[in-house]
Amino acid sequence: MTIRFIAASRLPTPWATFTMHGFEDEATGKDHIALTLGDVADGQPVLGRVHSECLTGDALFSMRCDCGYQLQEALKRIAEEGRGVLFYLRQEGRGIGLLNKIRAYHLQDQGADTVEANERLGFAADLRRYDLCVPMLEHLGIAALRLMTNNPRKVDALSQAGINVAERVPLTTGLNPHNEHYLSTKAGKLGHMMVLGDFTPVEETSNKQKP
Ligand SMILES: Nc1nc2c(ncn2[C@@H]2O[C@H](COP(=O)(O)OP(=O)(O)OP(=O)(O)O)[C@@H](O)[C@H]2O)c(=O)[nH]1
Ligand SMILES: [Zn+2]
Repeated sequence: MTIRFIAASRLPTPWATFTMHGFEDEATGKDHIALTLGDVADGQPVLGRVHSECLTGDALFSMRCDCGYQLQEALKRIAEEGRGVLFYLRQEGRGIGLLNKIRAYHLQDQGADTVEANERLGFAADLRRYDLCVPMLEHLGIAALRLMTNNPRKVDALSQAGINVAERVPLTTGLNPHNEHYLSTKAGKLGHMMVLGDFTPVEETSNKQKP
């Protein structure tokens, strides 16, 4: 594994002031980040989120997916607990990259679902790797995670990479008219452990005319 710690700093957010740890993946040239709060190296399982980059959802307020909502909710829950970790992994578009994700969105605009769109572009449905968390967890001294996710394949992949996932904590937030079909496809085809009835819906503010 070629993940190298580079530097750490404070990161004030609306929910808490986290410590931001920056890592470099020498093999891919990607930068990854871990935000921590409290003492995460005390040996007790740590409330955690392993979040894959979604520029559109995390930074541009996209309602096509649930990523931005999950990111905010995870940070809020860690802040409420006073202790936790969020990994922000630069594997945009389930690993196909931003521009291919836009190509996939174009196909979805024409009726494909999120899995079919990836496949039509010649990609598997999900190309992400989670073993890159191992050196970051070791660096931070984290022994075990209480992982906020609905994705059982993420739990399996982390466990297979040798990470102790002590518990899965559901993270069902962000349901809206633009991502309802996407979330159904995740549950139906990608195996996410969630039903739409469990979700906290979000209100649209100024986009009511254009579903
Ligand atoms: N290729 C592709 N990637 C997408 C699409 N929508 C979101 N993503 C990416 O999917 C990743 C998030 O995956 P999700 O399946 O929502 O979440 P997860 O992390 O696997 O599961 P949770 O832990 O339950 O959130 C991010 O990298 C997004 O950029 C899409 O339609 N196509
Ligand atoms: Zn997203």
